[in-house]
Amino acid sequence: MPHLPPAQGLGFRMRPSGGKSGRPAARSVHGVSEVSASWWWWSQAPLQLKNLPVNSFSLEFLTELIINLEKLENDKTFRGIIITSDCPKAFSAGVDLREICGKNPAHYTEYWKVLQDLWLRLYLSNLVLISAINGPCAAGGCLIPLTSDYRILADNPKCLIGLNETRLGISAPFWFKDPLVNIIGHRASEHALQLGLLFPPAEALQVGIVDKVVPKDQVQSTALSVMTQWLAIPDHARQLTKNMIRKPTADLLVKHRDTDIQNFVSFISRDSIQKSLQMYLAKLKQNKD
Ligand SMILES: CCCCC/C=C\CCCC/C=C/C(=O)SCCNC(=O)CCNC(=O)[C@H](O)C(C)(C)COP(=O)(O)OP(=O)(O)OC[C@H]1O[C@@H](n2cnc3c(N)ncnc32)[C@H](O)[C@@H]1OP(=O)(O)O
Repeated sequence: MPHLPPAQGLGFRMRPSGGKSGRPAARSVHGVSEVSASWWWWSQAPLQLKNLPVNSFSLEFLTELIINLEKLENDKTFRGIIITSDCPKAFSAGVDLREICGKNPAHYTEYWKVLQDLWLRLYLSNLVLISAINGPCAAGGCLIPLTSDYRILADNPKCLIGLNETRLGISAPFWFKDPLVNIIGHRASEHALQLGLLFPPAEALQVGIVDKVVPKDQVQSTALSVMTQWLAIPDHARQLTKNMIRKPTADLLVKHRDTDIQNFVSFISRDSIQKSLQMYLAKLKQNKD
């Protein structure tokens, strides 16, 4: 299992759960439940995102994330991943605005392709993916939660979640919209997407964009307990079912990838869009002071 110490700013922590050796302490009681507890415990890997300050998707961060997911996917020890943030300010702030502001079309093309790659890898992952959302996640920051199998949100008013692209003067791509529709339904998505709604925890639960809301200090333990339920299902049956349900949505992106890249590049290269993104970025910096 790769054990990657996080760098100062950028990195991922991935480790099998357990004690110092990674192995849970042996206990002699509880019979069958002891066996099954060790079995699922070993089968899941926590993946902690750390791209300070807000886990925005820089090209470098996306690339590292894809490499690490591929390693986990190929390591047959693991059957599930709990994805959480190791940045106190956010689960993820989504697309790194510096990647889509003031660069050239070749850069935008490369960036969008890598973002699509990440989406495809997550959406069609054979692993059980649980998002343990311990901070705000807006727009592209919802990419990981919306491609996960289960979402747990910390009950904190700062933990807003949603596709707020329209508020930035941009439109969410169809492959962000489709999983949202699959999760919360057509009418609720129309409403949420057009108004660029960011849901606080209680509303997020009500609309169904998350499956559970728990106090922040219980997000991880709840994720572990949910993972136990999911790992109780035989992999082959669950994977076939997941693929059957998700493939039609994923195929849309596979089929329209190039057109989607062209649309993105021409849209993002417009002067008016560049101006509004720059203003948004400047506003984010101002708000800090
Ligand atoms: C017709 C065809 C259509 C095709 C498609 C066309 C277009 C596609 C659109 C692409 C989809 C875009 C998706 C996106 O993800 S856009 C980004 C959306 N993200 C956000 O709106 C979140 C913005 N950030 C925040 O709201 C807050 O930063 C926070 C995450 C809630 C944290 O707040 P706080 O604790 O107060 O921290 P600061 O605001 O002070 O932020 C710390 C520093 O981080 C910088 N920052 C924040 N977000 C981003 C970002 N997304 N990219 C780059 N940098 C970011 C922020 O400026 C601060 O920087 P500083 O320390 O240098 O001032």
